[in-house]
Amino acid sequence: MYIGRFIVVAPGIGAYRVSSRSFPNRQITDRSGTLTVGPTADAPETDNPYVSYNCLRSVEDSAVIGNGSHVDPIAEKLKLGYPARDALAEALLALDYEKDDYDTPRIAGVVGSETYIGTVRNDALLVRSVSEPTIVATYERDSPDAFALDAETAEEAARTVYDLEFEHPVCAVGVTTGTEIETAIVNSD
Ligand SMILES: NC(=O)c1ncn([C@@H]2O[C@H](COP(=O)(O)O)[C@@H](O)[C@H]2O)c1NC=O
Repeated sequence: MYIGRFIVVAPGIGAYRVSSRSFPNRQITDRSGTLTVGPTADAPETDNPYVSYNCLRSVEDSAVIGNGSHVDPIAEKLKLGYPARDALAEALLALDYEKDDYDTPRIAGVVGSETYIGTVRNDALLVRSVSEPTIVATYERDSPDAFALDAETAEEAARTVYDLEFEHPVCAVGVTTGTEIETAIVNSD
């Protein structure tokens, strides 16, 4: 099954995987703690605005993960002191679903002192507090739903979501929060 990009978050841990049929030549790089999805050196050029973005940003004791440019305003709102629910709802609604051929939803999660997951689709804005591992994906599994995440470290979280059976894995990040924020990246070989 192909579910596109997806997030799994639980209190203290989260992961994001890029799966892609159309733009598989991508990787994640760590730029001083901000993790960025972008093209590999051999990727064909594209003017698609949705394939390069910060997919993880840390704000004090929290981390924001997501599938597009909304990660930045969510992080900025957390920095301003917004509750996670409000930061997600405002930024997702402001940017709305992607205006591409699929009306691709924006998905995001906040892990830290509060744990939340959210998505904005062409028919819904959903933002939920999370107390057990929860997934949301761009396609098929496009509403937050319980999903086991068998991982305790950032490395395990990234590897676990990368290795899940969903089709077309490209790259993944994992994050844990607590006394400090730990992140990990898995890129295709
Ligand atoms: N965030 C991403 O990494 C990302 N990659 C691709 N998209 C969008 O989703 C469309 C479908 O991509 P795909 O066939 O790879 O699932 C692309 O044309 C693009 O508009 C993305 N946008 C949202 O998920």
